[in-house]
Amino acid sequence: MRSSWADSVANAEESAPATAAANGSVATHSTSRPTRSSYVPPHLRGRSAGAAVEAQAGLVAPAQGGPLPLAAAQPSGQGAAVGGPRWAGIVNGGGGGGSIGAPRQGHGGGGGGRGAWNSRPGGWDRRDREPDPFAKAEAEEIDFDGQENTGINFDAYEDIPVETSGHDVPAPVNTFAEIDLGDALNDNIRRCKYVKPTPVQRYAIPISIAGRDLMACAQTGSGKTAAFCFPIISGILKSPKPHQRSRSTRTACPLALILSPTRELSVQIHEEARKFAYQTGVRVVVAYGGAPITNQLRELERGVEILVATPGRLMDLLERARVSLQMIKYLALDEADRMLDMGFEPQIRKIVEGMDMPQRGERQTMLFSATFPKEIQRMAADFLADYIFLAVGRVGSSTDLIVQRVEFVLDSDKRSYLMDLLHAQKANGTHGKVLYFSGFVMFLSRT
Ligand SMILES: Nc1ncnc2c1ncn2[C@@H]1O[C@H](COP(=O)(O)OP(=O)(O)OP(=O)(O)O)[C@@H](O)[C@H]1O
Repeated sequence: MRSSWADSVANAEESAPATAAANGSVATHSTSRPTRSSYVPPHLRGRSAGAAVEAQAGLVAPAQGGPLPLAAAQPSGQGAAVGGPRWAGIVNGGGGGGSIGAPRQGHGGGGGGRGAWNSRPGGWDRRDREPDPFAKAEAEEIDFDGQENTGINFDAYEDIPVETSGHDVPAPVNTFAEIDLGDALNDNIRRCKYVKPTPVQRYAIPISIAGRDLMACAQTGSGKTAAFCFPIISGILKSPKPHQRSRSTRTACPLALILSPTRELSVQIHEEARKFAYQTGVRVVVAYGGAPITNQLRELERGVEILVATPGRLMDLLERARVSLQMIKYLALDEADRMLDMGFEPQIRKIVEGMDMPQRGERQTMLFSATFPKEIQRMAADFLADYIFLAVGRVGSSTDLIVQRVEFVLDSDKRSYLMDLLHAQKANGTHGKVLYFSGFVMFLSRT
């Protein structure tokens, strides 16, 4: 179960090392690799030998190196004064100026979007058979005092500084009502009990609704899922239903692709996205490795507008020609730095640049990452067009909430010194986390 962004803020002394550990570990990836080394998918046949061979190429790269300062990759020379390794907290600085741009071309019309998207050809209304994704939560929920239970500490909102760079940055919003997301999506936001957008949502949603590409640095649990799902669902609902251009009925042609590093994260995103898209007619399907592909193929055959996938399983589906990316209008990459840490860069590049996905500029791309190392900067430069950079929290070595003290102690005194610190801390009623290092003890405590 993920915790909210505000929980992380409130528990900053716990979240920093936890986040670092999560990001730093080279996780075992459960996604199965494509096994058809000699198979050339139909849509690649006839292309240059290089492209076809590349499509079959090995998919695992070594773990990526350390991060670089941000400034180098800022769009339009707008250097952000943040740099350094991992998220640890909060940035100074204000929000973006400017106004919300015009709606994305080709996405006009429509408010609620309940018309074109809630039924399939042949009269079968998807809503008839759609399981209620809220049912479990509603059954378990005991609302003692009638208050909204969002799990978010709204008091911490004002303490989360945000930086944006790029030109014509749409103004952030303070409420979901300020954005025209459509009735159906607004209903689901209410059912999710999201009262107020989180900082990343305040900025990212207007940026994406305006049709701009986005590079967002935000922590885990900051509400990224809604930040990229709301604009995608809203955009799909507002656009005319496209004519299916699949080569065969067995090839699924999603309109949006959300790439995520692991099966667990994909499942979580899928569950959230299903809630947001409930009864809109927008179907969300998930595909990940380490599980039988048959069920996933069946789900894809039933239709898909939003595909949530891990890179390995998606490559497999593409090579089998069971998915085509030719209709993709929205591409979101979640936890991109983690995907690179896990060696997915060749697969991601193949998916984004080497298959049939529309070019950057023709699709809308949102790249989310907790850190902004040079590999992510390169990816942003390659995948995004005229993008806006958004940083929620500070990329740096420590947060404003943490005091660092370094005490040099003899090896033989370390234990007793540490015990003294812990007792003193207990007596003072303060909370803290103690980190051991060779030769000295480092004591971190909250201010
Ligand atoms: N505006 C909001 N109001 C109330 N709760 C919210 C809001 N946005 C997100 N949440 C909840 O906060 C939790 C964390 O959000 P979410 O899962 O989107 O974070 P995330 O940044 O995507 O994390 P991860 O990196 O793990 O995917 C979820 O339980 C989500 O339902």
